[in-house]
Amino acid sequence: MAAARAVVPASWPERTAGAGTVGRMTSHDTLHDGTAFQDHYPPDVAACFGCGRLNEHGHHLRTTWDGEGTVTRFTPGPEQTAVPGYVYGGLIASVIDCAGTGTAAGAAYRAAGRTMGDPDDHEPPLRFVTGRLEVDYLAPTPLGVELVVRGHIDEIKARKVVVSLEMAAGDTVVARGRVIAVLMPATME
Ligand SMILES: CCCCC/C=C\C/C=C\C/C=C\C/C=C\CCCC(=O)SCCNC(=O)CCNC(=O)[C@H](O)C(C)(C)COP(=O)(O)OP(=O)(O)OC[C@H]1O[C@@H](n2cnc3c(N)ncnc32)[C@H](O)[C@@H]1OP(=O)(O)O
Repeated sequence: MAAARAVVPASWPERTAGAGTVGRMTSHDTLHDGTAFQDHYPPDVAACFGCGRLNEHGHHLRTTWDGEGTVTRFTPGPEQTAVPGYVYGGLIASVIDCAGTGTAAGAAYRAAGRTMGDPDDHEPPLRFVTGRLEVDYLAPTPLGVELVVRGHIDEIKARKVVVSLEMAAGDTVVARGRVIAVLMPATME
């Protein structure tokens, strides 16, 4: 079997939390037109059940910059039930997963000084998969309430981005998560 490989652009310097560069806005990194990171995913990775815009059965999760971090909003439907009245935990994990990988993609583009969707950008796209997903369920999550997930970039390295996330339902923090997003190996293409 061919060894996994992924393209790391030379323009992507390694940056880690504490180096003073993580999360800094530059003139390149904002999506001013109201689009989300997932709106710019190439078609070959736009079928994700959680966040792929091309998956007609999926959740169509969308993540945008919100200051130095990101925000993802989702209101579960009544079918996403765990015990009556409360949200299924697997869905909560899914939302944190896609909010994390989306944040990773946004952070990687920002660190490379690139803008998602830039028609003049002919570098290879930076595509991430989930290497690790951690979720702490802190409080029962009520159905019928918008869930707001805020993402924070903890670390950016050559092949991975670490993102911590917090999900709130109204004023209640219902879950915290951490995603280790790794550049997608060529074997998954
Ligand atoms: C036109 C504009 C376009 C803009 C947008 C472009 C792209 C869009 C971006 C993203 C879109 C991509 C997909 C979106 C769709 C879905 C998102 C949802 C996510 C998923 O639903 S996706 C499915 C589930 N996912 C898998 O199916 C992965 C299966 N798996 C593997 O394919 C490998 O297992 C892999 C690749 C994970 C690792 O491969 P590997 O081991 O060869 O990686 P490698 O050695 O390079 O590690 C590098 C650094 O990651 C650390 N690391 C690696 N694995 C770790 C782990 N598990 N825990 C903790 N740390 C880990 C190492 O420790 C090292 O860290 P360090 O550098 O610090 O040493």
